[in-house]
Amino acid sequence: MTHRKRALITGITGQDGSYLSEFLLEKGYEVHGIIRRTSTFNTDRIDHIYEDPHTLNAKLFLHYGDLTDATTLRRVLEEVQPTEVYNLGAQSHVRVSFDSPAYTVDSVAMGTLHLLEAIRDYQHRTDIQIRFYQAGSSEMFGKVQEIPQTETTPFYPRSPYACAKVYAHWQTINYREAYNLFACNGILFNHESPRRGETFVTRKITRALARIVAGQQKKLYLGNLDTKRDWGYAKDYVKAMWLMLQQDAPDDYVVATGETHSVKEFLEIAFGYVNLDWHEYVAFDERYLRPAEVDLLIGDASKAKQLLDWQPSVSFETLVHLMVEADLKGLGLIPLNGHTVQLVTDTATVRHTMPM
Ligand SMILES: Nc1nc2c(ncn2[C@@H]2O[C@H](COP(=O)(O)OP(=O)(O)O[C@H]3O[C@H](CO)[C@@H](O)[C@H](O)[C@@H]3O)[C@@H](O)[C@H]2O)c(=O)[nH]1
Repeated sequence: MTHRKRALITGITGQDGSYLSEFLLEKGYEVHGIIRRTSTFNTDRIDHIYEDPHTLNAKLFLHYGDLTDATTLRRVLEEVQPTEVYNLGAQSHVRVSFDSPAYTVDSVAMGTLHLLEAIRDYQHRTDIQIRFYQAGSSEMFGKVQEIPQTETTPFYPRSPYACAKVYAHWQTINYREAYNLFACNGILFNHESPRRGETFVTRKITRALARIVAGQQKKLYLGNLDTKRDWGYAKDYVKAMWLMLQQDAPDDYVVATGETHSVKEFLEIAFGYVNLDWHEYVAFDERYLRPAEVDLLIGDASKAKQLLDWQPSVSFETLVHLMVEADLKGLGLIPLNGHTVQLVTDTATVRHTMPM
């Protein structure tokens, strides 16, 4: 009898955690996630796949824990006995990491160390190998050293978040070399979707745009519009995580589209989709500037393409459109021919024609 594959995911309530859970459940995995206790519900991204654990065929299970709590991580690992662990949990907002550097480092750097330690001891005691995925970030490249960025480009982190990710990256390599752990680093460039957190710039823009179209908001305040990012589609990126853990040997991979676009270009396409001129709505607020910025990210994913047979499937323009559409739909609005949106209310259908 083959043993069912069992995954443990930190950060399961986030954008990537939810897409990865869906992906693994479709592949027949039993999925376990660690969630933090909060005073408000934080599981909306996974509610649609969650089943009461008393159900006979339940395949998704949640455990309370926190990356800063080593004892609990160890206990959950022992209870679940996963075949794969995906470490996606973090204080992942770069700007916020300047305000809360110690918490960011605790969750990102020390959290990864706690998990690696727990896996190392489990493997030593049971002789069973757990495959480990570490969510690395293109933020680690920071100040431009090389274009495009590859697995061998030197890191030059520019925020507490990025410094902590660099530590987690090297600690993962160190445990691979020192204790023979099957541990991989994915160096993922920015990846977005309708499930992206509302304070990251792409979702902040598409959500505000929908509210502007609906007449609920007049202005959108942003920081630096000239920075450039390599933006891909999150659903494509979680597949790359899984592929890394299915290889014969552990390794590190850049995951990116190979294209870079500025925040201005994102605004242009998003507002253009509903025929609005972003200049009329976007205002500057220095609150959203970072004390040190990462100006340009563009990744070379040749290694992932060659060895994992991985490809991004969504173009930049399509990504922007699908995010705008999702936020419009969230407010009951539907884009038609680029000019018209239809507002579906409980009692009637109202048509709004957007200005040309
Ligand atoms: N969040 C935000 N960013 C803004 C704003 N205005 C301009 N920006 C600029 O938009 C760019 C992207 O910002 P974010 O969307 O916050 O993402 P990030 O800092 O690039 O970090 C994301 O990607 C990393 C991978 O490279 C991830 O590791 C990280 O967790 C996060 O998801 C940055 O240069 C930021 O200065 C604003 O109002 N809010």
